Amino acid sequence: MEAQAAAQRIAWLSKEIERHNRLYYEQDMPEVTDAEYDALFRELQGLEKEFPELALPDSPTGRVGGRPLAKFTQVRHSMPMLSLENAFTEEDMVDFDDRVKRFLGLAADTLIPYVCEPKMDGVAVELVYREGLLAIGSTRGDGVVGEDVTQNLKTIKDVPLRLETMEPPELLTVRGEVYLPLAPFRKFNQEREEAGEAPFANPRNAAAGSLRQLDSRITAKRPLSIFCYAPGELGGVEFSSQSHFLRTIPEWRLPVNPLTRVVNGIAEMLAYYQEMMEKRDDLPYEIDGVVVKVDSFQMQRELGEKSRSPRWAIAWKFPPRQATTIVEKIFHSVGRTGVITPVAFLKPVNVSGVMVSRATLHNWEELERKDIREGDTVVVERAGDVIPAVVQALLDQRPEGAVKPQVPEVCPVCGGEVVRLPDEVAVRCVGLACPAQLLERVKHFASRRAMDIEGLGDKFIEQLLSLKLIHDVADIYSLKEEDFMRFERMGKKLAENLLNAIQASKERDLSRLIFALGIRHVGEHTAKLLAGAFGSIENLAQASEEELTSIREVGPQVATSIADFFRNEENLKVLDRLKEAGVSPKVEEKRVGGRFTGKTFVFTGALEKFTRDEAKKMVEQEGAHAAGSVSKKTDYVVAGADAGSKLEKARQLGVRVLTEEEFLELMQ
Ligand SMILES: NC(=O)c1ccc[n+]([C@@H]2O[C@H](COP(=O)([O-])OP(=O)(O)OC[C@H]3O[C@@H](n4cnc5c(N)ncnc54)[C@H](O)[C@@H]3O)[C@@H](O)[C@H]2O)c1
Ligand SMILES: [Zn+2]
Repeated sequence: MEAQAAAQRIAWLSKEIERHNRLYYEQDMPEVTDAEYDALFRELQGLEKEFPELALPDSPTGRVGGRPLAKFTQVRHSMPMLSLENAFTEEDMVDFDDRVKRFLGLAADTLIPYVCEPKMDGVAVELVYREGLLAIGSTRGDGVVGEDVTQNLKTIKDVPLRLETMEPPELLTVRGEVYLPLAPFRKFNQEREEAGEAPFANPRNAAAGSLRQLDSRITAKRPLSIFCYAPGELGGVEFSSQSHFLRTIPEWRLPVNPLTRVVNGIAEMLAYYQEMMEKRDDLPYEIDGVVVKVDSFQMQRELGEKSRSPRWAIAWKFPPRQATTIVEKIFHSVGRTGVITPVAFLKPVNVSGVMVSRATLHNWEELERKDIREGDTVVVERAGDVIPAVVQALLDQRPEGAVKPQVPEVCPVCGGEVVRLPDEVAVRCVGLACPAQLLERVKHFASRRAMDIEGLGDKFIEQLLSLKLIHDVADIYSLKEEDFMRFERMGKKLAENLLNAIQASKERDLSRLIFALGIRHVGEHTAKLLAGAFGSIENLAQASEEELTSIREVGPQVATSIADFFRNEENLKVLDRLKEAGVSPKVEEKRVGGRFTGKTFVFTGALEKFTRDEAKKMVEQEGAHAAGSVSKKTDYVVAGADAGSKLEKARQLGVRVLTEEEFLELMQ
């Protein structure tokens, strides 16, 4: 490559790597797999070696991690926390071993004692114990300054708050890797996908995202673990070697990976790597390679550090679990909560021991970005996730005429119109009667905080569905005793109780019914606001997005979601049938009497006695709501000075018009 081309490529690679660093370290949402990132990184390192004068002074190859996020208190590490040099081949490892010996002036046939450790795919942290008590815990950050996550680390049950020893050292700093085991990682991702959120690409990003929460209660819900692997600054204690360190700290209850082992020389090191490769798929956590460290701390000191990594250690990465195959078809799968996910049917291919015939494309945004089409030859990868993913399409192998897949317009299961909320990557079906969602919808509808149908728990609901006794939530109200008698272990008394509970639920508050419909973004609180403002399901169903957003606390996203829900014709049918069945919710008494429950006010012109926000608050306290435009449904128009078209329209429609004074009187 010529110098000019090299300079251009170096600039592009540096920028691209920086961008991926931000996505990965700051947002925990990488766009490319580690293997793809490593390829860019290696290419940049290679060019910088060939053209040292062209390397940018702040090149990412000389730096560690990403900036600590400003939302956390910053912690300065007393000794920098470095990254590791990567090796990808046996040859790289032989080079490493040779370099160590040369640097130390040892004969080429010396067998150096190394410590081999699994490379945990997690997030690096530092724990500082003073007089045996956990004083501070932080993330690596950019290696010099990290984020204070002490409270969050304290929620991890493997992190001792106090060292288990009668005579703790004055100061013990340890570094380790916080990780999320695979089982909870998969469960967590599944929950995210069902909620319409992008899943984490790997357990490492999930661990980092979980650890870097401002609310430690969220961290506490994620079963994170830790393995410790290196000392930091010490006081009143010394270790002669890595193995000495790793032997000692478990006695104080600091966890060390039991697969850690001391080996002598390159041959044993290679054997260790092979062994871990074989174990890899059976471990309950993800490892992405092995880390090899010179055991003796004396030797480590002699070898010293480079700007980004120590000379005495190396991370030997496992090859990515990838294979190439053909996308035969792209189809849409509807999840339990209505999220429609694009999935690729593949020509079956063996990906490091596992036959793969389908792979997730995660969501439409990602599918569009990666531009994957039916007929494409693609790279699939099994990462920490069980569900393989399509990494990229090989564009030079794209068959002629391959067309871009289209976002479906209707739900492939129920045929209902598909919606996509602003700021969400997920495309979803909002059908109350969509078979793919029925189980979740009925469970939610009957739950304690919704319609509270006592006794109608998950087990019974599952039977109702499998016996095809209900097809939507309205069907619950036409169930008869003989229907329940078909259940396993059902008695007359129990069936009677269930029917009574169903009957009783007909008179729940309106806010509970609104909540029970399971409209996205409408939780209990919003349901209460809506019930207060609209007074009936019919009014709510007819409300425009503008009217909806005029309610305090209802933003455009919530408004769109509500409007989308009521646009669905099947949903309106179900609502009609609920009404026919006698579900007649009570409207809660409003706090301050609620004299104007369900009424609509419109404010127009220049208001002098109060602001629009204040006016809105006043009417909402009375159970009414403020709308932005005048219609037949408007009850009052309050007109200030220079009121224009809205006032005119009010007069045309015969809506009552109030001055500011009259309005205040009314509110008294
Ligand atoms: N996909 C992306 O967009 C993207 C972006 C940035 C980084 N990355 C990934 O991150 C890597 C660079 O990150 P990095 O600087 O953390 O380096 P690294 O993950 O390659 O190695 C250093 C880290 O390994 C971890 N580690 C795990 N087990 C260890 C052990 N037993 N002993 C010592 N350390 C251990 C520590 O956290 C340490 O900081 C890249 O190679 C790539 O895989 C990916
Ligand atoms: Zn559907």
